[in-house]
Amino acid sequence: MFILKNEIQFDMAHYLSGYEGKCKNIHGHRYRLIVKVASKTLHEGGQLRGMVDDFGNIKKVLKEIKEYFDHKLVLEDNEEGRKLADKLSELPNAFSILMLPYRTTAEEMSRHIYHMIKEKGINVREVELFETPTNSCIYMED
Ligand SMILES: Nc1nc2c(c(=O)[nH]1)N=C([C@H](O)[C@H](O)COP(=O)(O)OP(=O)(O)OP(=O)(O)O)CN2
Ligand SMILES: [Zn+2]
Repeated sequence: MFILKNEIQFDMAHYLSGYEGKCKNIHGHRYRLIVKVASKTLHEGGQLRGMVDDFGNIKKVLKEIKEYFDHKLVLEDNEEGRKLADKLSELPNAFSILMLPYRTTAEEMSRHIYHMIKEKGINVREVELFETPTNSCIYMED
C-alpha cells in the first residue's frame, strides 16, 4: 500500500450554535488539514508512471479547499446563523461569510472536506483536521 500525505493550513472564524461554554462566542482557529491518498498500485504508463497521483494534482485540490474556508466567518445555516449574517450585512464592512448546513465541529468539517476532495477525483483515504494544535478529528470511509 502506498500513502501520499499532503497538508494545508487555513484560518477560520466560527462559533458553535447551542453550545454552553467559551465556544459559544465567535472565535477563530488556525486549522491544519492533513490528507492521505492511498493506492495499492502505481500508474504504469504516461505522465503518472510510478505515481499514486501527481502531488501537484493533490496540491491543486487542497488549494481550493483552503480558498473555500480561509479567512471566512463560517456560520451554521440555521435561524440564529441567518440572523447574525443579516445583522453583519447591515455594516459597511463586506465580511466574508460562509453559511454551511451543519454545526462547524471538527467532525462535520472533516467529513465535508473528505467529500469535497473525493468529488474532485482524488482517491482520498482519510483526512485529519486539527482545530487546535492538540485536538483533531480523522474522517475516513470503508
Ligand atoms: N468533539 C468536539 N468538541 C469540540 C469541538 C469540536 O469541533 N469537536 N470544538 C470546540 C470548539 O470549537 C473550541 O474552539 C475548541 O475547544 P477547546 O478544547 O476548548 O480548545 P482550546 O485549545 O481553546 O482549549 P483550552 O482549554 O483553552 O486550551 C469545543 N469542543
Ligand atoms: Zn472553535
